[in-house]
Amino acid sequence: MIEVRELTKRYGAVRAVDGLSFEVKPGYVAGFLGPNGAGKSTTMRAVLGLDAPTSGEALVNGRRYAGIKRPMFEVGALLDANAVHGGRSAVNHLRCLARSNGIGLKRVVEVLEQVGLAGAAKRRVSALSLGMKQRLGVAAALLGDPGVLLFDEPVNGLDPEGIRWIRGLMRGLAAEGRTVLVSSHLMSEMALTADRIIVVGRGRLILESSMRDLADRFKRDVLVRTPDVAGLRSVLENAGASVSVDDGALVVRSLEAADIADLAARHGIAVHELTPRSATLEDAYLELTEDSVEFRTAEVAR
Ligand SMILES: Nc1ncnc2c1ncn2[C@@H]1O[C@H](COP(=O)(O)OP(=O)(O)OP(=O)(O)O)[C@@H](O)[C@H]1O
Repeated sequence: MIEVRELTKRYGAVRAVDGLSFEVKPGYVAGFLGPNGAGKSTTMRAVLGLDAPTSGEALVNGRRYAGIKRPMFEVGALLDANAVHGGRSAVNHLRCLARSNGIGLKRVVEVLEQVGLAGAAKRRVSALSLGMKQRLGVAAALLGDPGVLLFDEPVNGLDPEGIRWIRGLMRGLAAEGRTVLVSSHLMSEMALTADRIIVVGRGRLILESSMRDLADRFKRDVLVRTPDVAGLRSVLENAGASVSVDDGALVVRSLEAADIADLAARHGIAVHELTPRSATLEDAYLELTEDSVEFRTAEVAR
């Protein structure tokens, strides 16, 4: 389990994280979403004991990272796949990590196989593609078979096959009952991977929700144009729909377009337009984070 409580991290005048609180429990993939600079990496670094909080705390299984006796057995992380020393072979990199953490060498072979790198084990890290380096980073994170895993933007730079692999891996780890937190700035990616999302902007919590509740919250409506606005409105409301009027058109929720058409026909009311409208999760996310984007496209373009 991961608990972030009133976490604040200041770098000089910059509040990278600002009073952030959330929890991630075992058994599902939690997506950590926010625009660039929202504070996701800083939060993850605090959970991993790489950055000391200015105030508040970040706990793994109820303890600060520094208080965990054998951290590799409790928490694994993929932060920056390029940060690995390039001169060693993939297998030697993992062997060094295993040895210094009291992990048997048999486990190195297991994780290399698990991430599909067994065939490239002897290659030097510097000769690996980014996708392979990501796999090596995942292998290192899994080495101690930890129950808590953090992935910082794991799909960055991956090809579609690599993306699909990492998605499946994260879902599999959660299904095994592990705690999985994965950051991304792409809602479209999280929609395919995460069961719950934590959305941050400018270091603050914007929303914590299940993916399903979020989809419901931004559910579609149907735009209906009719010459008999009042008549159709009352028919639809009697059928249980919630109806508002926007620019002379009816905006109808909780009824499908086909049902609206049938009801109108049954009551002899003409319909001139019937347009189902959906807010995609991407739209929802953009709406949620509207005020917290550091650099807008328009500003950059100027
Ligand atoms: N070591 C540092 N020194 C100064 N400022 C920093 C440092 N690390 C992060 N920041 C600032 O803190 C803010 C949050 O950065 P952070 O990397 O945590 O965001 P993020 O959500 O992970 O963004 P990205 O998606 O771009 O990685 C940014 O404004 C960043 O410039």
